[in-house]
Amino acid sequence: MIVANSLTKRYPGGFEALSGVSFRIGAGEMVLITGHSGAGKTTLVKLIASIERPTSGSLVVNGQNLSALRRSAIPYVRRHFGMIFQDQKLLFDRSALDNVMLPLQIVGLPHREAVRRAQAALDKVGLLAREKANPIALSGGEQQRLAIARAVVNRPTVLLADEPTANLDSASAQDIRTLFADFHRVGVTIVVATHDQSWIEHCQGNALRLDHGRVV
Ligand SMILES: Nc1ncnc2c1ncn2[C@@H]1O[C@H](COP(=O)(O)OP(=O)(O)OP(=O)(O)O)[C@@H](O)[C@H]1O
Repeated sequence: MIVANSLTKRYPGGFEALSGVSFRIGAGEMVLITGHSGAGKTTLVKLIASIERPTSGSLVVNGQNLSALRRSAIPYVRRHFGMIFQDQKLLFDRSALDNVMLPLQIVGLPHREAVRRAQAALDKVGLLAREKANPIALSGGEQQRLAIARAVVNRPTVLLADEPTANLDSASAQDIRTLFADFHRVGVTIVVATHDQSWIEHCQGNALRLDHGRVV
């Protein structure tokens, strides 16, 4: 469950990217954050991911108030999140499998179990046959699917994504939308910032539209 109350984010320099934003996203819901360029979509996803901190207001995720969290507690909270950002930060000097194993190594999973889980995640996104490939050898859509495998390999309760279908052809974008629908079906809470019109038209009302930093 994600509950925001009067959430405001002012960046250094004074620009207010979000103003008094309130909403409630239930556990297992899938919500698209929509709105014009500069509306505050990325900022909102970054606040939920604890990458940025709110200037005021409260943001409670899975019962924890992120605005009151000590900085040292943030990495532990983030372990419950899977994150897919525009700049995917894939490691181009490692194989696809190594990229997906990384989050599991950080939490200290034994090597053999990490390989098994990472291969299962690659299989889920249709990339198991490419496990040894370097990400540079993958297409844009495949790189995005690799980023999704890495985001879900820790079995997060919340999946956050910023424009995951941007810069993809329509078939690759559809693959990504289908993957998110699959994760939604198994109970993952999903929050996606997107401009993708076909996604917005088919999301059956679960959209949170921002306009100049306010919910409309
Ligand atoms: N680090 C920052 N410092 C100052 N201003 C920022 C910063 N990050 C974002 N902004 C400003 O906050 C506003 C909202 O930005 P944000 O990236 O959240 O919008 P967006 O809806 O995701 O836009 P887009 O669809 O173009 O990605 C913009 O006017 C942007 O210039």
